Amino acid sequence: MMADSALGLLRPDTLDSQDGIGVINPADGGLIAHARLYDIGEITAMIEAADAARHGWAARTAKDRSDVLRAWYDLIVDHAEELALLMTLESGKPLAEARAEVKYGAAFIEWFSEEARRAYGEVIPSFATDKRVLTLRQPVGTCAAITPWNFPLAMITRKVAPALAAGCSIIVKPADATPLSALALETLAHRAGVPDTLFRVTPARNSPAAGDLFCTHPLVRKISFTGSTEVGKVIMAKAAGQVKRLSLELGGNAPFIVFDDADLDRAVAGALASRFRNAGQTCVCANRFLVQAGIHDAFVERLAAAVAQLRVDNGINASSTMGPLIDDRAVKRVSGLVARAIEEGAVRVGGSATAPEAGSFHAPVVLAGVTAEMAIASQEIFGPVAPVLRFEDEAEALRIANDTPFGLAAYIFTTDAARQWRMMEGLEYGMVGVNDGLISTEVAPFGGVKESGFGREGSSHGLADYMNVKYCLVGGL
Ligand SMILES: NC(=O)c1ccc[n+]([C@@H]2O[C@H](COP(=O)([O-])OP(=O)(O)OC[C@H]3O[C@@H](n4cnc5c(N)ncnc54)[C@H](O)[C@@H]3O)[C@@H](O)[C@H]2O)c1
Ligand SMILES: O=C[C@H](O)CS(=O)(=O)O
Repeated sequence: MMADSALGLLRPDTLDSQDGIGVINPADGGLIAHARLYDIGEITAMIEAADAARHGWAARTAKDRSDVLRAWYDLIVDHAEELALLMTLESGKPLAEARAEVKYGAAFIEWFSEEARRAYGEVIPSFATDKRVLTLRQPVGTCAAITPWNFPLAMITRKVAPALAAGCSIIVKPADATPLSALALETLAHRAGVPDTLFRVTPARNSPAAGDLFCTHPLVRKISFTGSTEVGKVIMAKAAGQVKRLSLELGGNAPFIVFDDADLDRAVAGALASRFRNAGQTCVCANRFLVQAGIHDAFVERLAAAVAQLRVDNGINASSTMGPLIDDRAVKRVSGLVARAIEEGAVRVGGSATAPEAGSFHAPVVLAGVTAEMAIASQEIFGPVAPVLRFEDEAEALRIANDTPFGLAAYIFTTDAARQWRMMEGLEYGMVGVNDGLISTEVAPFGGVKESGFGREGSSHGLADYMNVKYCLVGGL
């Protein structure tokens, strides 16, 4: 019975409080898992315990840390189905997407179990015969992470894995809506050999207060935040007081640019995957479609037809290919953006996949006749809406694409290699997909520019965010 195995993942003390967050199995109404909420005093104690534990962890060999991370990865793979179910029950995302997220999130742990052994220093050719110059790479220290609800497992492993690989300790405050898969990750980490106090997940009774604590506690030397640009700016301002290291993975407004010479089938498939994954609640989702005049009508017609085939339903149902939004407030916000776009002249294209009456669902929508001046083209929609803008030439597309405070992901579809290079170099974004709508991978440095943040997660760059570089000069030789 899944309920029992999911219970098995969580420590008993997360089930003893009644003032927490629980998830109920829709099959039988039974309580599957329940997370207690921690107050500021308890989180303070966790920070202090984590700081005490980091010295022993940093003193272990890189191979030893690597082996523990690998054991954690293996346990996640063994429990992948339970983790996916927990994620679907707490977020609503289709089980197939939850399974993909478990695999994607685990890949960061596997990757950094390998990177842990490559935190190389350098010996630098000296400027004097009696001196030697070398560098050391050392862990930043005690870290804190704040994560969002939309990818409740992967956004945690993408921070915790490099932190542990580097020799740091870390406390994670998950999103209020999705603490359970985070707690299950913690349980498996401790089972793999990560010291209990070195890595803790702390659902907070008061999230802003927990964030303030991370920003002001002197033992916290780095904060890694993933969430909205609005909150990221709050964190950045408050962390300035102690000049803490920061990684900020923030909001996006991804342009999805389709040129006349694009492979239409590939562009439509990429559009569907990029815009409607996680019901559009993804930071790197295509947020606006810039389509060249010659291919515009065919693209809109084909995209609308594909969207009408989406099966909108609770993710727990195997037939679901698009789940609900995270809550009713999100539905109201997205509906308001669509209504405003139509008032401003946009036109809804094609039929709409039906959505269940009960639950925070929003049917997928394709809008044509959108202009860059409309709110829906400048705000992060974070919902299943595809606004389509028409453009004439490459210079116009690049101007529209870059005319935004955001700079996370961008996508171009063209078979012209020279144009691919011009656009890859001209787009002011941290990540560019070329003829592909799904670009996220642990092997590449994920992150943004401008108001989409800074810092990189994944790749060989990801470890640097949790390490300091120290140089030593040895004289008198
Ligand atoms: N760039 C990325 O990698 C990435 C990944 C996922 C989500 N996001 C962005 O996150 C947003 C959606 O996620 P969300 O709704 O959870 O974002 P959010 O900013 O509302 O919340 C993110 C986290 O911050 C916490 N938080 C909220 N207010 C806070 C405060 N005042 N002080 C400290 N912590 C606070 C929340 O509890 C949550 O844990 C979107 O903008 C999306 O683009 C970005
Ligand atoms: O929502 C933001 C996530 O980073 C998206 S992804 O899972 O990394 O593609």
